[in-house]
Amino acid sequence: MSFSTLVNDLTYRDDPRPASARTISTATDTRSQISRARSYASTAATSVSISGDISSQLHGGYSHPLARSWQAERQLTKSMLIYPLFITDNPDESELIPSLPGQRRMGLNKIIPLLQPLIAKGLKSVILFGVPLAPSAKDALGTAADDPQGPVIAALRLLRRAFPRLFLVADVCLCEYTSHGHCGILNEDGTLNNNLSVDRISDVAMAYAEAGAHCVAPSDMNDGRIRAIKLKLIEAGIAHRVVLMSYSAKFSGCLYGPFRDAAGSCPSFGDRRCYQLPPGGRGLARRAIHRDIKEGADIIMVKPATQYLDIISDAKEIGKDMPVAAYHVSGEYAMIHAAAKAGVFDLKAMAFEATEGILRAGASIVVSYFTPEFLDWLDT
Ligand SMILES: NCc1[nH]cc(CCC(=O)O)c1CC(=O)O
Ligand SMILES: [Zn+2]
Ligand SMILES: [Zn+2]
Repeated sequence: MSFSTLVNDLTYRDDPRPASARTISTATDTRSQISRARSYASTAATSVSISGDISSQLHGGYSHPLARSWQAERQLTKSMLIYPLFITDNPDESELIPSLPGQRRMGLNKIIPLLQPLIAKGLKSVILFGVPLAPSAKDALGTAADDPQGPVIAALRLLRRAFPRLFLVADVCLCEYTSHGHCGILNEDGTLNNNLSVDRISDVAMAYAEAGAHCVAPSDMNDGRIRAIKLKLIEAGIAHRVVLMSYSAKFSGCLYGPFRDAAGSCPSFGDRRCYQLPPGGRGLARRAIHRDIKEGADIIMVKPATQYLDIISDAKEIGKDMPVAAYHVSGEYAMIHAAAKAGVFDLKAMAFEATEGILRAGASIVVSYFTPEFLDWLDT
């Protein structure tokens, strides 16, 4: 490789700015810079003595793209990705979600045509969220969550038949189905009734597992739900074929906004700060992770991802014998899209940088709205 192709490499190939923001120097510019550098080199004394300490020399180890890829403990692969799908109860619906660029709310009849090409490109797993559009579908108990005719159960049955090898995760929560939009059943004072909620959530998880989910993922945050779900799975004799993925460390904050738009699951009063974790609560997250492992979780999830890389790293340390998942959530995805659109950086470069950071922190599973793009990007 000549000096000038090396310079070209450094200048252009890894430039994370969008093409519009790059000032591409002309060949003459580059040539004159190189010749000035050469004449400087001929006069300057070398600063490295061959017999001295040479541990200062790192660049050689990652000068080639392949050698750069070897620096990472975990490389992003297609099998690490889980793609979120929003399934409505109107079978022919296919509506773009304005705050989640490129993502859709879909009815049953639209799922297969959407997934077919993605599976051909190597999609391995999806996570399903139900979005009941009919106002009559919501009540205080979230009855529609396990309606056998409801969107999630119908989609699980359909997908098991259509794509037998696709790994199906069902998010388990009540907020999409409750009239008040909270993630459980409420007491009269508006607080969560933990016992009733755990009982209801574990029934919903069972209904999804029986409808064909390979994995159930409770995102409600009620205390003790992992144990309750595990016990019901054991009792029903299906614990051996269902993965229990706990949203153990799920923090409250403003990064779920686009998701709540998409799923229509915004609380009608109050917020989720009494059941989702406070952003500063690292110790609390560690306790929740320890607890969920003891209660029978098979996979620990951290959510959101980029703002909580220390928690991902804690989860990997605490659960060193189990897979750690991270949810790169709707707000993180929307921020990257907005910044790329404003010319701050290139979308693809940022999507990789964020995801590689999540893997470096300790995750080996990433729930990502970028999944369809990664299926293309990982091929090139
Ligand atoms: N319990 C519902 C749920 N399940 C997954 C997400 C967030 C996903 C995202 O923002 O992409 C939420 C939102 C919330 O808790 O308000
Ligand atoms: Zn949920
Ligand atoms: Zn919820």
